[in-house]
Parts: sequence; structure tokens; C-alpha cells
Amino acid sequence: MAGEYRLLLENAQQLVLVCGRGEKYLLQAGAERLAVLRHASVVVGRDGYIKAVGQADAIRNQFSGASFERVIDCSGKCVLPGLVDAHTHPVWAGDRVHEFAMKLAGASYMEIHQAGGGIHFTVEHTQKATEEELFSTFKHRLERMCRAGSTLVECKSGYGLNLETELKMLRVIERAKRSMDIGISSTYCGAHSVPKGRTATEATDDIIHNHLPKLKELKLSGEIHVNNIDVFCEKGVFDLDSTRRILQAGKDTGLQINFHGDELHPMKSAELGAELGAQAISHLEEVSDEGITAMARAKCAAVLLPTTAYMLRLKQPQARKMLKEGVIVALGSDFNPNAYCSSMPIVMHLACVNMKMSMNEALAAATINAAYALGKSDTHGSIENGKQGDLIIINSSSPSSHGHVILCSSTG
Ligand SMILES: N=CN[C@@H](CCC(=O)O)C(=O)O
Ligand SMILES: [Zn+2]
Repeated sequence: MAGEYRLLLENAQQLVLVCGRGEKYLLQAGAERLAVLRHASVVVGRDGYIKAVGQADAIRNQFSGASFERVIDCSGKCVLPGLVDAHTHPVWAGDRVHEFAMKLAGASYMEIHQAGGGIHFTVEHTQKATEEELFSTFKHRLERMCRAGSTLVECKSGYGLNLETELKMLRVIERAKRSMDIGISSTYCGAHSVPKGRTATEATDDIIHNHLPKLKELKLSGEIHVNNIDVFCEKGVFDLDSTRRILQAGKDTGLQINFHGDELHPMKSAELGAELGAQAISHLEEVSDEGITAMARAKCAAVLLPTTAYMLRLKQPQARKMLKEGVIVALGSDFNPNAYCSSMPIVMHLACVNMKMSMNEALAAATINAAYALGKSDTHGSIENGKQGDLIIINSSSPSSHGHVILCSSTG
């Protein structure tokens, strides 16, 4: 085949497609049998999309007359789809390392929050920071994520709470979306905490009557395009009723529902998410059995966050039960000032050790299923013709050994 192409990754020892038949997600059985080709190659076109995947010999013959901007010999190496991080809070100012000492001394996450620290501390500093300062630290954080293999990252606002600062955060995320070689799914999380001096009902009304209409206006003018809506549905933060009102209003504005639920207390968040048609719910350490059943039925992804349970010494989310019941299990780093982990390989490792997921389940959860949680599994999360050429090469012949990412190519 003649023509000009961007990239040829040639003769990988293992080309881990994850899936290869247009699957939108993998349940337990599918995750156990990931699609893998040996001695295989992949071609990415100049538009950044995958044009061919197959045995190295067949690709060599098929593209014998073609030219490539870059050819990489992947002999002895392993190629995987770029990792997808389905939950991060990466835009903020103000270090909270002092709270780590408080937690080690026995304070709980909620005790610190209720005493005006935690999210409130970060909000105070983020409100004062300039857009430029926020962008500069955010950019470095994204670069670190990319170096660890993430090529698509969900990024939340939520340390502004007032409209002005929420928009500042969303503008920063939008700027990265347009200027950086990493995919971003942006989330409006104005209901991350109840602002000091307000009730949850007042905050809910403000979000519904002021924040969401403004987001709609900015979308129409092409200034900011947000993908998801999030609420921290938790005892002492937003109760089930306020959560329902905000999520429904967000959905009516055209946003995908993707929210924090059942983290510290059982809230029936999973049941609510399934009823509202949520694309995903994160955390779920305290999910009920009925909630798990409802999520499986509604094809609502569970975004599990092993760093949070580790950092806060919470009980682990019941990954095994969710998988057994047919829930789509995805993973996220939950990168935030309280859980400073930008590496999806570490997240996958924690998921295996602490949540008892198999290595293949963790890989499916950090690729195709995380892409599904963001409504992007048509274009991301596996190595298939027509998908974005987001690929990582590791200097190891097997995806599960201790290889390092040596190239992370994202077409943004
Ligand atoms: N639980 C709520 N939000 C974050 C933590 C944010 C913070 O503490 O700054 C989470 O997902 O873990
Ligand atoms: Zn979070």
C-alpha cells in the first residue's frame, strides 16, 4: 500500500490490543482473555488514527510502498494502548502535606474537612491562584501522567466552588485540551464541597440556576466544552436529594453523569446513579449489594480508586464482587492534593494487591473500561483500526513484568 503515514511500530513481541472486536467494555470473562498478537505491528496515519494492526510480515507486505514519518523497531518489546486515568483532580494550588501528618496522628478525612481543612484548604489557595499559576502546575502534572503511560485523563474542576473560580479551573483544563498531546475528558465538579457559610441547598440552587446555565452559554460560544458533571455525594457534603437535583440538571444540559458516591458512608449513590443513567460512579467503598446489582444492570461503570482506600485506610471497594456481578470495573488514580499519585501502573498494582484484581482485569480496567467510563471507548482504550493512535511501548517482552514506558505516543 502506498501513501504517507505517521508511525509504524514494527514487530512487537506482544501487541496487547486489549480487545479487537469493537467491544465497548470488558466484563470479567472478557478481561481474563485479553486480545494479544505476537510478532505484530501497528500503523498510525497522519491524522493520528490507527490504520492497520496485524502480524509483522503481513503489515510489511501490505505497506511495502508506504513511507512513515517514524518507524520504531519493537522487537522484544511490548506495545499496549495508552492508559486511561478515569478520575483525577489535577488543577489546584496549596500543598496539604501537613494534613498527612494529621492523618498519621489519627485524624479522619472528614474530621479534617469539617474543621475547615481538606478540600476547603485547597479551595482557599486555588481561589487566590492566577490562571497562569494553575496552568503551569497542571501542565507538569499532565506531563508526569503521560510519562507513566496515561494518554487520556479525566480532569475535574471542584476547588473553586464559586462560579468565578470554577470557570478559571475549567479554562485551564480547556487550554491543556487544546495545547497538549494528551487526551482530556473534562468534568465540572462545582458540587465537590459546600462552600463555607452556605447550606447544601443554597449551593445546589446556585449550581443549577447560575453555574450550569453559564457552562451551557460557554459551550455554545465555543469557549469551554465540558464533558461530565460530578457531585461529591456524601454525608455532610451533598445528600442524595441535592445530588439528584444537580446531576439531573447537568444531564439536561448535555453533560454525562460521572460522580463520587458511597465513599465514606453508604448513601445509595449507586442506586441513584443507575436510575439517572450515570455513565460512571467513583469510589464505592460503601456500596450496597442492591447498588452493585443496579449498576451492573444499568451498564454504569464503577471507577475504583485504590490510592484513596490506601491513603485514608478505608475498607477496599469490593472489586471481586462487582466483577462477579457483571459490573464494568474501571480504574482511576484520583490524583489530588490528598492522594498524590499520577501513575496508572502503580494504581493497577494496588488494584491487584489490595483489591485482588488479576493483572489482566487491572489492564482492562485501566484501558477500555476507563475509556467507557468517560464515554470514549469508541475511540480509545484498545488498539483497533480507526481508534486514536494512543500507544505505549514498554521495554519488556510481557505487559505484566517490570518494564518501563519508553515511548508514550498520544495523538491528543
Ligand atoms: N472524595 C472527594 N474528592 C476527592 C478528594 C479531594 C480532596 O481531598 O482534595 C477524592 O475523590 O478522593
Ligand atoms: Zn475524586
